[in-house]
Amino acid sequence: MKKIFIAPSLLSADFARLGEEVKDVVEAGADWIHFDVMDNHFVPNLTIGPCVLKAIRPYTAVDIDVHLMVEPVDALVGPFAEAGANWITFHAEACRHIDRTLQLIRSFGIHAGLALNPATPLSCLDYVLDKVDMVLLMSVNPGFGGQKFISSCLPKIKAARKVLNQHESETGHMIRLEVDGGVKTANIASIAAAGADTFVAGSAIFGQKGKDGYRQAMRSMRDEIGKSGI
Ligand SMILES: O=C(CO)[C@H](O)[C@H](O)COP(=O)(O)O
Repeated sequence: MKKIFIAPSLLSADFARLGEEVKDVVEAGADWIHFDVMDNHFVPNLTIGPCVLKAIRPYTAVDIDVHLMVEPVDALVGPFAEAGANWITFHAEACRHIDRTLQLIRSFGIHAGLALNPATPLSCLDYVLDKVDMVLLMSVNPGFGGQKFISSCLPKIKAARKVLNQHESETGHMIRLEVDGGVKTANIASIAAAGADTFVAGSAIFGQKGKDGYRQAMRSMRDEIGKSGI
Protein backbone atom coordinates (compact mmCIF):
# COMPACT_ATOMS: atom_id res chain seq x y z
CA MET A 1 0.00 0.00 0.00
CA LYS A 2 1.46 3.34 -1.08
CA LYS A 3 1.58 6.33 1.21
CA ILE A 4 -1.06 8.92 0.38
CA PHE A 5 0.30 12.38 -0.45
CA ILE A 6 -1.55 15.69 -0.50
CA ALA A 7 0.17 18.33 -2.63
CA PRO A 8 -1.35 21.82 -2.31
CA SER A 9 -1.12 23.74 -5.57
CA LEU A 10 0.55 27.13 -5.16
CA LEU A 11 -1.57 28.44 -8.02
CA SER A 12 -4.24 29.36 -5.46
CA ALA A 13 -1.80 30.72 -2.83
CA ASP A 14 -1.18 34.40 -2.10
CA PHE A 15 1.65 35.18 -4.56
CA ALA A 16 2.65 38.26 -2.57
CA ARG A 17 3.52 36.00 0.41
CA LEU A 18 4.60 32.81 -1.36
CA GLY A 19 7.37 31.79 1.05
CA GLU A 20 5.08 32.22 4.08
CA GLU A 21 2.30 30.34 2.30
CA VAL A 22 4.65 27.40 1.64
CA LYS A 23 5.73 27.36 5.29
CA ASP A 24 2.16 27.60 6.59
CA VAL A 25 0.71 24.90 4.36
CA VAL A 26 3.53 22.48 5.18
CA GLU A 27 3.13 23.14 8.92
CA ALA A 28 -0.59 22.52 8.40
CA GLY A 29 0.14 19.02 7.06
CA ALA A 30 1.01 19.17 3.34
CA ASP A 31 3.17 16.29 2.14
CA TRP A 32 4.46 18.04 -0.98
CA ILE A 33 4.23 21.44 -2.64
CA HIS A 34 2.79 21.44 -6.16
CA PHE A 35 4.35 24.17 -8.32
CA ASP A 36 2.36 25.02 -11.46
CA VAL A 37 4.33 26.44 -14.38
CA MET A 38 2.23 27.90 -17.23
CA ASP A 39 3.59 29.53 -20.37
CA ASN A 40 0.69 31.24 -22.20
CA HIS A 41 1.41 28.90 -25.11
CA PHE A 42 0.70 25.31 -24.13
CA VAL A 43 -1.95 26.68 -21.73
CA PRO A 44 -3.68 30.08 -21.77
CA ASN A 45 -2.16 31.40 -18.56
CA LEU A 46 1.23 32.59 -17.33
CA THR A 47 2.66 31.84 -13.90
CA ILE A 48 6.03 31.30 -12.28
CA GLY A 49 9.50 30.15 -13.27
CA PRO A 50 12.76 28.76 -11.83
CA CYS A 51 13.72 31.98 -10.01
CA VAL A 52 10.50 31.78 -7.96
CA LEU A 53 11.21 28.13 -7.18
CA LYS A 54 14.71 29.07 -6.04
CA ALA A 55 13.25 31.79 -3.81
CA ILE A 56 10.76 29.49 -2.06
CA ARG A 57 13.07 26.46 -1.81
CA PRO A 58 14.56 27.51 1.58
CA TYR A 59 11.07 27.72 3.10
CA THR A 60 10.54 23.95 3.16
CA ALA A 61 12.26 20.59 3.15
CA VAL A 62 9.30 18.69 1.66
CA ASP A 63 9.36 17.61 -1.97
CA ILE A 64 8.51 20.23 -4.56
CA ASP A 65 6.53 18.76 -7.41
CA VAL A 66 6.98 20.94 -10.51
CA HIS A 67 4.20 20.62 -13.09
CA LEU A 68 5.39 22.01 -16.41
CA MET A 69 2.47 23.15 -18.56
CA VAL A 70 4.88 24.46 -21.18
CA GLU A 71 5.89 23.77 -24.77
CA PRO A 72 8.69 23.13 -25.61
CA VAL A 73 9.78 21.34 -22.44
CA ASP A 74 13.46 20.39 -22.50
CA ALA A 75 15.14 23.79 -22.09
CA LEU A 76 13.36 24.31 -18.75
CA VAL A 77 14.28 20.97 -17.17
CA GLY A 78 17.82 21.96 -16.10
CA PRO A 79 16.83 25.35 -14.64
CA PHE A 80 14.03 23.82 -12.55
CA ALA A 81 16.20 20.90 -11.41
CA GLU A 82 18.94 23.33 -10.37
CA ALA A 83 16.42 25.57 -8.59
CA GLY A 84 15.45 22.66 -6.31
CA ALA A 85 12.68 20.58 -7.92
CA ASN A 86 12.36 17.03 -6.56
CA TRP A 87 9.89 15.99 -9.24
CA ILE A 88 9.43 17.39 -12.73
CA THR A 89 6.31 16.42 -14.64
CA PHE A 90 5.66 17.43 -18.24
CA HIS A 91 2.79 16.92 -20.67
CA ALA A 92 2.80 14.17 -23.29
CA GLU A 93 0.86 16.56 -25.55
CA ALA A 94 3.67 19.15 -25.37
CA CYS A 95 6.59 16.85 -26.17
CA ARG A 96 7.72 15.11 -29.34
CA HIS A 97 10.37 12.96 -27.66
CA ILE A 98 8.81 11.73 -24.43
CA ASP A 99 11.38 9.01 -23.82
CA ARG A 100 14.26 11.48 -24.23
CA THR A 101 12.70 14.07 -21.90
CA LEU A 102 12.06 11.46 -19.20
CA GLN A 103 15.74 10.49 -19.40
CA LEU A 104 16.78 14.14 -19.28
CA ILE A 105 14.83 14.74 -16.04
CA ARG A 106 16.26 11.63 -14.41
CA SER A 107 19.78 12.64 -15.46
CA PHE A 108 19.54 15.39 -12.80
CA GLY A 109 18.94 12.72 -10.14
CA ILE A 110 15.30 13.71 -9.63
CA HIS A 111 11.95 12.01 -10.32
CA ALA A 112 10.24 12.17 -13.72
CA GLY A 113 6.49 12.51 -14.18
CA LEU A 114 4.32 12.31 -17.29
CA ALA A 115 1.04 14.27 -17.39
CA LEU A 116 -1.98 13.59 -19.57
CA ASN A 117 -4.84 15.98 -20.29
CA PRO A 118 -8.38 14.70 -19.74
CA ALA A 119 -8.88 13.74 -23.41
CA THR A 120 -5.44 12.13 -23.91
CA PRO A 121 -5.50 8.32 -23.98
CA LEU A 122 -3.56 6.17 -21.56
CA SER A 123 -1.83 4.52 -24.52
CA CYS A 124 0.68 7.44 -24.29
CA LEU A 125 2.16 5.54 -21.35
CA ASP A 126 2.98 2.50 -23.47
CA TYR A 127 6.70 1.82 -23.89
CA VAL A 128 7.90 4.49 -21.43
CA LEU A 129 6.68 3.28 -18.02
CA ASP A 130 10.14 2.01 -17.10
CA LYS A 131 11.33 5.65 -17.12
CA VAL A 132 8.31 7.17 -15.34
CA ASP A 133 8.16 7.77 -11.59
CA MET A 134 4.70 9.36 -11.59
CA VAL A 135 1.71 9.61 -13.90
CA LEU A 136 -0.29 12.83 -13.50
CA LEU A 137 -3.86 12.62 -14.75
CA MET A 138 -5.41 16.04 -15.28
CA SER A 139 -9.05 16.10 -14.21
CA VAL A 140 -9.62 19.60 -15.62
CA ASN A 141 -8.26 21.16 -18.80
CA PRO A 142 -5.03 22.73 -17.59
CA GLY A 143 -4.57 26.47 -17.25
CA PHE A 144 -6.62 27.63 -14.29
CA GLY A 145 -7.40 26.75 -10.70
CA GLY A 146 -10.93 26.50 -9.35
CA GLN A 147 -12.43 24.45 -12.21
CA LYS A 148 -14.90 21.59 -11.83
CA PHE A 149 -13.65 17.99 -11.78
CA ILE A 150 -14.45 16.28 -15.11
CA SER A 151 -16.34 13.14 -14.13
CA SER A 152 -15.20 11.04 -17.11
CA CYS A 153 -11.75 11.14 -15.51
CA LEU A 154 -12.86 8.69 -12.80
CA PRO A 155 -12.96 5.61 -15.09
CA LYS A 156 -9.66 6.82 -16.59
CA ILE A 157 -8.06 6.87 -13.12
CA LYS A 158 -9.34 3.33 -12.55
CA ALA A 159 -7.90 2.17 -15.86
CA ALA A 160 -4.55 3.85 -15.11
CA ARG A 161 -4.42 2.16 -11.69
CA LYS A 162 -4.80 -1.22 -13.43
CA VAL A 163 -1.97 -0.42 -15.86
CA LEU A 164 0.34 0.74 -13.05
CA ASN A 165 -0.47 -2.26 -10.82
CA GLN A 166 0.23 -4.61 -13.72
CA HIS A 167 3.55 -2.84 -14.43
CA GLU A 168 4.52 -3.01 -10.76
CA SER A 169 3.69 -6.70 -10.45
CA GLU A 170 5.75 -7.48 -13.57
CA THR A 171 8.77 -5.29 -12.86
CA GLY A 172 8.68 -4.28 -9.17
CA HIS A 173 8.81 -0.62 -10.28
CA MET A 174 6.34 1.52 -8.34
CA ILE A 175 4.84 4.56 -10.10
CA ARG A 176 2.76 7.15 -8.28
CA LEU A 177 -0.64 8.15 -9.66
CA GLU A 178 -1.38 11.84 -9.15
CA VAL A 179 -4.69 13.56 -9.92
CA ASP A 180 -4.91 17.32 -10.45
CA GLY A 181 -7.91 19.57 -10.95
CA GLY A 182 -11.15 20.06 -9.06
CA VAL A 183 -10.06 17.86 -6.15
CA LYS A 184 -12.23 18.70 -3.12
CA THR A 185 -13.15 17.17 0.23
CA ALA A 186 -16.48 16.14 -1.32
CA ASN A 187 -14.98 14.07 -4.17
CA ILE A 188 -11.58 12.98 -2.88
CA ALA A 189 -12.91 9.63 -1.57
CA SER A 190 -14.13 8.61 -5.03
CA ILE A 191 -10.81 9.69 -6.59
CA ALA A 192 -8.92 7.65 -4.00
CA ALA A 193 -11.22 4.65 -4.49
CA ALA A 194 -10.52 4.86 -8.24
CA GLY A 195 -6.81 4.43 -7.50
CA ALA A 196 -5.07 7.79 -7.07
CA ASP A 197 -2.41 8.02 -4.35
CA THR A 198 -1.28 11.65 -4.81
CA PHE A 199 -3.78 14.50 -4.70
CA VAL A 200 -3.19 18.04 -5.94
CA ALA A 201 -5.62 20.56 -4.50
CA GLY A 202 -5.38 24.32 -4.91
CA SER A 203 -8.58 26.25 -4.23
CA ALA A 204 -9.90 23.64 -1.78
CA ILE A 205 -6.91 24.30 0.50
CA PHE A 206 -5.73 27.86 -0.16
CA GLY A 207 -9.35 29.02 -0.36
CA GLN A 208 -9.57 28.45 3.42
CA LYS A 209 -8.56 31.01 6.01
CA GLY A 210 -4.89 30.80 7.09
CA LYS A 211 -2.93 27.94 8.54
CA ASP A 212 -5.83 26.62 10.64
CA GLY A 213 -8.08 26.58 7.60
CA TYR A 214 -5.42 24.75 5.56
CA ARG A 215 -5.00 22.22 8.38
CA GLN A 216 -8.74 21.61 8.60
CA ALA A 217 -9.08 21.20 4.82
CA MET A 218 -6.28 18.61 4.63
CA ARG A 219 -7.54 16.80 7.74
CA SER A 220 -11.01 16.51 6.19
CA MET A 221 -9.48 15.25 2.94
CA ARG A 222 -7.50 12.57 4.79
CA ASP A 223 -10.63 11.56 6.75
CA GLU A 224 -12.55 11.19 3.50
CA ILE A 225 -9.73 9.17 1.91
CA GLY A 226 -9.80 6.94 5.03
CA LYS A 227 -13.53 6.39 4.54
CA SER A 228 -12.98 5.34 0.91
CA GLY A 229 -11.68 2.04 2.26
CA ILE A 230 -8.34 2.08 0.42
O1 LIG B 1 -2.69 22.43 -12.80
C1 LIG B 1 -3.61 23.09 -12.39
C2 LIG B 1 -4.47 23.82 -13.35
O2 LIG B 1 -3.99 23.62 -14.63
C3 LIG B 1 -3.85 23.24 -10.90
O3 LIG B 1 -2.88 22.50 -10.18
C4 LIG B 1 -5.19 22.74 -10.50
O4 LIG B 1 -6.22 23.23 -11.26
C5 LIG B 1 -5.42 22.95 -9.01
O5 LIG B 1 -6.38 23.86 -8.73
P1 LIG B 1 -7.81 23.43 -8.15
O6 LIG B 1 -7.56 22.42 -7.06
O7 LIG B 1 -8.35 24.72 -7.66
O8 LIG B 1 -8.59 22.82 -9.29
